[in-house]
Amino acid sequence: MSEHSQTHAIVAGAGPVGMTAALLMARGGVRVTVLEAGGSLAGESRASTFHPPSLEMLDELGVLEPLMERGLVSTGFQYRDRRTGPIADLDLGVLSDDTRFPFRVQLEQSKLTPIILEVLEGMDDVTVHFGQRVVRAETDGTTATVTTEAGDTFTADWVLGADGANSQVRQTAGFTFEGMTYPERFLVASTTEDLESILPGISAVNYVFDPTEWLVLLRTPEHWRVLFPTDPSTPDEVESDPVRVQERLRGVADLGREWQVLHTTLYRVHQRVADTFRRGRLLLMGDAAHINNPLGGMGMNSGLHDAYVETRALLALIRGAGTREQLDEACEARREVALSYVKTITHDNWEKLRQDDPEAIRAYHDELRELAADRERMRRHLLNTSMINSLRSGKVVDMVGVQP
Ligand SMILES: O=C(O)CCc1cccc(O)c1
Repeated sequence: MSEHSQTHAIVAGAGPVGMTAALLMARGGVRVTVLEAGGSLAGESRASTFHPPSLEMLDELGVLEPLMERGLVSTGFQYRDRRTGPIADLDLGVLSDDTRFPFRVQLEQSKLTPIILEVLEGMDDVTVHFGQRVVRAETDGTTATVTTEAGDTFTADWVLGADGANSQVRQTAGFTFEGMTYPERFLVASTTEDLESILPGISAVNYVFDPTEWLVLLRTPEHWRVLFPTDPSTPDEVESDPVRVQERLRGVADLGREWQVLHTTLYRVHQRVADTFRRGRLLLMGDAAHINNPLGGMGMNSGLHDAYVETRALLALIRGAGTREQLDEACEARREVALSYVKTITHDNWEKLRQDDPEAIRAYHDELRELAADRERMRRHLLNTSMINSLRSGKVVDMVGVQP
């Protein structure tokens, strides 16, 4: 065995970020132990969009084909006004010189993890343990150790904390997680109704502006999702009440009958970023390192990019081809993306969706129409919304209305 193949990394969390990191490390010749709290891979899925850079990374890992077979290719998206209808359709095809994948793939994140698990199961030196919730992580300079709820202890050269927003790796190892919580919770209703026939001309992804009740309408291969903001002063039970959900859906389109609703999810939304993504031999990535609002579909995607960038720097260090300083630079670059790019764009999306100043609304709609009519301006906008710029530079944010 070569020296680097003896290196051992623990990955806490078998979500899309942890599984991607595990595959990258294993492909790099590292022995990998994945510890997942659940008894199996998580079935529930918040994220449902794969942006072009994520598709490139998953292609490099050899897992894109099965993902594309299950997913829905969306070549553009639409901005709409709740009251007046379509404002602008943006065409991701303008990115054809920037990426091999000038489109989004609409697919629940829970469809990616079984694809990667199947690959990991066929690899030597990879072990995936389910029912092993990491509750403590520590590092002493030469090793990193985690303890699980079951009382087991695992020691390795490195621990990659991909254990989600409530990360115990982050919380027990002294990282901070500063930021803010939005006043309203987000309500997502998944429906089997065919929104394309209800609202002809809509895209697979639609951002619908309204000062009081903005929306996101999003198609996945199996159903549509309708995202609403909720009144901050109303209890959860009221917002989740099926009668109330029907009332809100009726406001989107009155079908003259009840909407077919599969399920609803109500959740709090935050913007938080850890103070550092590396402490000793502990690395943070994905929701364990940063959380943001879902408007723009950047959460899971930026987590996949963390996994890619951080593990490349770590593998270089393990092989003697990179330094700790370069690993720190990689982690800091990802932190900068979380702060200056993902947070900026997703927060701006929230502000634009709920804008209530008629003059600002008019000006923004005009800007979007001009953007849609000018392919070079549209390309510059889409380089940001598709997260291509986030990997070119953490500081490039050149969206309509967002100052660099
Ligand atoms: O902007 C996107 O592509 C995703 C928006 C979104 C919001 C809430 C739930 C969800 O599944 C997607």
